[in-house]
Amino acid sequence: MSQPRREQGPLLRFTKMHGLGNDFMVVDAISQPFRLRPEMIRDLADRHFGVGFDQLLVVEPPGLPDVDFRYRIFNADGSEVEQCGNGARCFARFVRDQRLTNKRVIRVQTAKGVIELKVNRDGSVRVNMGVPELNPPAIPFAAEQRKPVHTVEVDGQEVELTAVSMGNPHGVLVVADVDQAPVVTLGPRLERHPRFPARANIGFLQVLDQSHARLRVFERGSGETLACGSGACAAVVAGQLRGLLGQRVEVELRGGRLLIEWQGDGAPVMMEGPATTVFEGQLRLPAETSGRRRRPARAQRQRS
Ligand SMILES: N[C@H](CCC[C@H](N)C(=O)O)C(=O)O
Repeated sequence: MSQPRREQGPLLRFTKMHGLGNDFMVVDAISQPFRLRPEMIRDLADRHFGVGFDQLLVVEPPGLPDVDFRYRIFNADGSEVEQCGNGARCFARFVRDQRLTNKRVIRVQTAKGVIELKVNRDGSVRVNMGVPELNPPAIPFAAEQRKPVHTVEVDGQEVELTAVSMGNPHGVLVVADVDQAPVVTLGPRLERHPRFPARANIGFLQVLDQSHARLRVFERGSGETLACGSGACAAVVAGQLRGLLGQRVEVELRGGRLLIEWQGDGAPVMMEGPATTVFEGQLRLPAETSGRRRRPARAQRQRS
């Protein structure tokens, strides 16, 4: 008996990109309609039944004067978030490659505010990630006062961490060796710890010297990623507050290196690094999503 023909939804064009292996599905929602539903994002994020990504980036027209674009960021679990460092660099390359702008300095509005990006001639991107937020209620982190190091109880053990927001919340632990760090066991426990009421990205920082560090990050809503740009910024802030790192640090993540600069209290954190396009594709969205797990039509790849 032939299968009933499922009414098909619209075709969606997208670009697959990554920043040091932290990977993204990027959608131009200016020149094509794109209605978002959390369950659809989770399906698209699936690395077997969908496109597969750590975050979905959706490019929209600006909502503020003196801003070039707005872009929305969604984790693999469908949650919308305020900031994505690696995503910001890929966004900047995307809007230029798609001829949505010819500017090299781009101002973009996110859920948390406006950031400024500069696309260098070699294709790398320098991002002003804004001023780090250290006041607990604004992170948010449950604590009586702002301190460089807080002690958090997890499963009967005491863990020391620095709480900082780069627009999104981070908890940073200092470890002797990132390769031996309990990222996949302690990471999820801290990501959802009650003292982080909005959950948090958990960084495991190994300091090599004042200007070199290694980092692994268990990301809120996506799990451990190969790199986390806002996490690298949070880690350098934490390292400086603890007197372990200088103002210009090369941070080595599993997927590669970022340059992070912070002049201290009140100054913005600057991040510089690569952005890579892997392929362009299109897929047919389901006509509707009934809330059950549906397998979006298999994504088609066109190597760019
Ligand atoms: N998982 C993060 C968003 C993505 C951040 C990361 N991919 C980066 O490069 O900063 C959060 O929930 O705040």
